[in-house]
Amino acid sequence: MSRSNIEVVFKDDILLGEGPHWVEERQDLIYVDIPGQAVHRFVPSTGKDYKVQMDGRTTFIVPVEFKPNTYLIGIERSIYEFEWDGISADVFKLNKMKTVEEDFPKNRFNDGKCDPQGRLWAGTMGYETDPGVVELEKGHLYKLDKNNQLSTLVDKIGISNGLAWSTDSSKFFYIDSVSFTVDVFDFDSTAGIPSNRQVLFDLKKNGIAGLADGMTIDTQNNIWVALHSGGKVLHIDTTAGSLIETIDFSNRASMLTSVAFGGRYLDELYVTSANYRLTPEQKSLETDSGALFKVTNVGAKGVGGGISYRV
Ligand SMILES: O=C(O)[C@H](O)[C@@H](O)[C@H](O)[C@H](O)CO
Repeated sequence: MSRSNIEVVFKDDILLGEGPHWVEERQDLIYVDIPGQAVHRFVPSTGKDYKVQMDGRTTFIVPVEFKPNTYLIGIERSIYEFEWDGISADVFKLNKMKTVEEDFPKNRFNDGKCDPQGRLWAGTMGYETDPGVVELEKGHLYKLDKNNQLSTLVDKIGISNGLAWSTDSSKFFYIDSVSFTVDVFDFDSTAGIPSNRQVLFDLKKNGIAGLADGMTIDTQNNIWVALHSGGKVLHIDTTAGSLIETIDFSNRASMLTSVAFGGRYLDELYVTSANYRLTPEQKSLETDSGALFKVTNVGAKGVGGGISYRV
């Protein structure tokens, strides 16, 4: 059993928090609310959360290196360059860069992150009626290179979700939520090509309920996976492919969506959650649903902050 301590650091009107990204230089956390169509910035030193409303489901956010206040974000089926001062309610700039899957207007982007080399990876998903109930094999995983070239790396995806790379960039960990597995690829970091996909951890075989959602990696090359509809964060050994530990959010929030290490020593685990499509029973029981959590005493540290897009 985990000795970690779970604390709510912010709870307001968030429907489905996602894509937490620790900005080391500023010591703050940016994240999105997908159905709430918003970008948030949480500042731990003051406890304040700032929000800007977007026009469309906003699914991931990564800063652009050396361009203060500039980010790449995913909205619906497009990737935009986005400028925001992190405080005001105004979007300063929003330039569409790419749109995908014109033939599938109900698809949308989901999780997105940069690899250690600074390329953006973002996946899509089919139309979802209820958590995990999605049009199958409609999604793709894309890579946006520095030269602004978009390529498709994985297809036939249900819900493209968590992404992480090993500290030496030789492995790429990936989650398609509807497969109920966490997969691992060999990763050619120079070319930015994943190959040799294998199942690293199978939720069902381990008797774990829920859908694997967002994830992150620690300095020991072990991963932390948020469970949507499972109310847990799993700590998984990536060498053995086995469970090290579980952080249990029972009776607090069952729809955990993603995780990111933050804090001065990168030893605090931020966890986003959803207050969206809950059953009436879940609504009355899980009063922390939708909160942004901070978990301390997890016994692990993140590998730097979130990685920016490098142009
Ligand atoms: O959090 C996310 O990544 C998605 O946007 C959600 O849609 C969930 O993954 C999904 O509901 C689980 O099935």
